Amino acid sequence: MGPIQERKHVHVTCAIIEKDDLVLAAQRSASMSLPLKWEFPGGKIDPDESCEECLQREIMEELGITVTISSALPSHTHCYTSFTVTLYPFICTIDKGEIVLHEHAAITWLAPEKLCELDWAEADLPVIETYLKDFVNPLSSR
Ligand SMILES: Nc1nc2c([nH]c(=O)n2[C@@H]2O[C@H](COP(=O)(O)OP(=O)(O)OP(=O)(O)O)[C@@H](O)[C@H]2O)c(=O)[nH]1
Repeated sequence: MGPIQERKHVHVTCAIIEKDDLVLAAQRSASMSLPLKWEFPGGKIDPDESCEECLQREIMEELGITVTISSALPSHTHCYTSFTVTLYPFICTIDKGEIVLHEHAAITWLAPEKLCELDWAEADLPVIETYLKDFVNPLSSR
């Protein structure tokens, strides 16, 4: 018998980018894992890199912009069938640059309450729920 395979667990930062009361969603390309699913742009944290450094690096690589981080959402772990992901989401605004898509198939700007109409990567659903409940409509649940 071979050694027990450890399940792959990736740690990923992602940016909830806000502009004029809208939020940016990005569609994964057909050739990526989770093809054509919608996500918040971002990616895997490199060794020796902070979440914030990772976010800026990934957002520059994917969209060609820098962002200003305004708050952090709680991290969220999700088990897909073939791997586990922990998402570290940050609410951001655009700091500098014009968006150019280097990896994604498409982006769209949506009102927060319309986010749930897209076909999201499953790990993002609880993140969107927390964002809507605690950051967009914090008073409505009191
Ligand atoms: N950036 C980002 N990744 C997400 C989100 N939700 C989610 O499940 N993921 C998963 O987290 C991983 C992010 O890694 P990445 O963007 O650096 O990797 P990748 O797709 O180029 O590489 P991969 O093909 O090895 O998965 C992917 O497996 C992606 O499917 C999200 O909202 N944003």
